[in-house]
Amino acid sequence: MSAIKGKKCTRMTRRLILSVLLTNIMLLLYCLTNLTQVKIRDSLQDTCPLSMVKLLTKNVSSPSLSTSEVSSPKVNIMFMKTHKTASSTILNILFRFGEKHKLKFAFPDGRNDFFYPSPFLCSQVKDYRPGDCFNIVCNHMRFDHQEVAKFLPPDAVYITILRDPVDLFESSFNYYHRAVPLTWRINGENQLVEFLNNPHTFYSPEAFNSFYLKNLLFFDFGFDNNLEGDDPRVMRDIHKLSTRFDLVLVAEYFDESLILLKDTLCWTMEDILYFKLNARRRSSVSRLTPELRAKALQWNGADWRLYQHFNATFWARVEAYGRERMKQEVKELRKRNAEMKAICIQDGGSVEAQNIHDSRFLPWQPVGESSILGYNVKQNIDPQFREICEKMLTPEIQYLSQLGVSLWLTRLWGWFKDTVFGD
Ligand SMILES: Nc1ncnc2c1ncn2[C@@H]1O[C@H](COP(=O)(O)OS(=O)(=O)O)[C@@H](OP(=O)(O)O)[C@H]1O
Repeated sequence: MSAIKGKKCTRMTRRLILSVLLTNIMLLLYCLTNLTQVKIRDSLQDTCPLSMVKLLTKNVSSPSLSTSEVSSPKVNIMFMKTHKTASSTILNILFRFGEKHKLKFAFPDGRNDFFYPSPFLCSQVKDYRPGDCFNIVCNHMRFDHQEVAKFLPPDAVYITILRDPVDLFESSFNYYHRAVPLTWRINGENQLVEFLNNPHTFYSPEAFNSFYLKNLLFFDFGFDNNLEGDDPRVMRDIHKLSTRFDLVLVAEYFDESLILLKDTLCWTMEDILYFKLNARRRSSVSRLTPELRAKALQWNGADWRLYQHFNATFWARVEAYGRERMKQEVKELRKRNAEMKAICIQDGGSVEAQNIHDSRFLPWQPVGESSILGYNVKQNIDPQFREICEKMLTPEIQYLSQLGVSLWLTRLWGWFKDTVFGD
């Protein structure tokens, strides 16, 4: 009996030493990569010259109709990928469009984000040299307009997506809680409920990864996420964003958003077909009472203001587009998506991670659990649809790899996460 206990103890000690060692290695690597960022920053001042814009747009193959019949698609795009807002589904659309038209992506190097949560610097872009020009930037970053403008053509269209702050908060809390030490000391059956009932007891602005717990949208846009909703700086920041972004999508009206995107970018219906990516299994979603929803709104007051503002501008855009026209277009999009679903997806819908047969379609999972759903590509798929189906179903990490991005740091973290915290 004591021999078994001793063995168990040794195994646990080994595991502990291993995780401490690996954590230190990860932190060291992270610090080293960040250090090189800072050094490069000072030397970069140039912006993307107009002459390069012409070169970049020449690559685009537009439909074989005369210019009077169709305007050419817009190809210079800044997509600010906010967290937990359906942004991975948009990313997949952008990857496919960029690949199809051989556009130049500004990608991160070694990982799938631009050193988030550090503020974005143009030197974080893979192979960036001052004066370089890119068509699309779309990976997670902490937004900084001046830095982004250095390598995007002046006519780039700025787009982002928001989500109801309560649902976003719920999603973020459940997805990241193991990566946020502040939550580790929350006792009780439902950590989220405990937190919302008394957020000030658990929250500290300086704590590691605390931004995942409060006004995450505000943080992603590069603002202070600890401002209260009624602070005048909140409205000032929102107005700043409204002058910078050409189109703000809303996750709750995803299909309407895509129709506005298609209209803004002069794209085709085919360009915006999609499958919902990065969704959680239903049992991982916490149901909140109206009282708790009110508390979550109050807690995320800055994000709530942001959402309200752009929800209003969104519906003004829909109005200008035409309600009836929008209805017809959404109907068409849903029909085309349903057709693609029937062509591409085995058993007609998403499945749990452990039931995904091909690792190319296995989505990235949060620390310590496998709650993110994915898909199996249909067996005996019509060969003419195989390529498009596979692309539509490929998660972010695998797609980035296919596009030639090195992801060594992300993969190392993934291996560490699964070895130490695997469920
Ligand atoms: N088409 C569409 N419409 C509405 N909602 C959608 C859509 N696609 C993805 N989702 C939901 O978005 C959540 C994932 O967001 P992200 O992909 O931005 O997450 S991430 O930050 O990149 O990890 C995730 O929310 P939760 O399931 O609540 O976590 C997805 O279910």
